[in-house]
Amino acid sequence: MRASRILQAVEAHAEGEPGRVITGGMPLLRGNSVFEKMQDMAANHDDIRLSMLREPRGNPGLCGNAIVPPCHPEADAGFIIFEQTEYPPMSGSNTICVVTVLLETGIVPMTEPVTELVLEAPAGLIRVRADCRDGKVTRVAFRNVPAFAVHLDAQVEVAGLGTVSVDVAWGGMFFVLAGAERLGVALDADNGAEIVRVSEAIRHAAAEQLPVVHPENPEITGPTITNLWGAPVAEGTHGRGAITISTGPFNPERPQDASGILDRSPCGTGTCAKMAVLHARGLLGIGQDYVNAGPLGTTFTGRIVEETQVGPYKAIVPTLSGQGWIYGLSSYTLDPSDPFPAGYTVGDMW
Ligand SMILES: O=C(O)[C@H]1NCC[C@@H]1O
Repeated sequence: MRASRILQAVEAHAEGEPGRVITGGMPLLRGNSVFEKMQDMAANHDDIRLSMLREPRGNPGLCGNAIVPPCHPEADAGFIIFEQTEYPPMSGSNTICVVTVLLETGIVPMTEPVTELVLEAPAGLIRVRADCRDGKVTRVAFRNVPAFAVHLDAQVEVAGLGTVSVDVAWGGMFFVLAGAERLGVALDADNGAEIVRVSEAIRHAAAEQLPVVHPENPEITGPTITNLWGAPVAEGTHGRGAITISTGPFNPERPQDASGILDRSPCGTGTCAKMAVLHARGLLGIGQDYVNAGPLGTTFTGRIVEETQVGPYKAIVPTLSGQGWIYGLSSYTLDPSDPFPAGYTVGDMW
């Protein structure tokens, strides 16, 4: 065997959403913050993201994370999140996978019954409280970056759908949100293909007609991801959502070919964006739990702990909690003669 690269990874999922965590073998990344290290990875080592997420080492449903040394003096670890078409500044399911891996593999020491740690995500510092029992992380709760709504009930013209009323909000990523019932789209997991087609058309239209920029970091733009939400169906929940993650470019000439994948979890950043919209409409207050269900029926619990301001926007500080599970340990090699060092995609499943 020959290997010009060997990456060690711990395979984990958070409430169903897979988040591969690279724990060893990353090149040294340059930067004075994890955001800058993320930019260095995007500019100079994007082949690592592509090779981890695409075939033959990955699949369309996979997200990834690279553990990196933090730059902020308060942080215990840094992590760069990478997904099929972007490097999200923050991610709920990935944070839960990273915390589970850091503590269950001993990279950060675990203290039972509660371990507190600080992570540096590209979006900023994330304070984490992990419940731990018998060496297992049984719940991860974190204080997210402030979430805010930028547009409420904005109208976009969407190819094939006509005028659609949407909200645009930041919850660590910029989401375009739309009510599934008004669109006549069933939010069931087995309707995933239709959810993806409709969501990708809405995302494309919103990115063109309602472009947004984070007031504190002009390099963060959107919307890049879609949240089709619906009324709760399970007891003890307050809402449900189907989040579509793009897996390729959208061609408005051929909307039927849109490629994307449903977040298998209720999406942490999508839940926080939804909470920001509800709060802006006066429908969710400080201290109230918001239990959001995803396509598998699993839940994340959000709660608004504070109100704040981000640039011109009224914002909330949300906490989010859920659980992660490790399901494998892997080493990924790259033979220098491999014709596909960045992996590949084929149109039958991408
Ligand atoms: O939970 C989240 O926030 C994420 N899950 C995959 C897509 C988002 O990054």
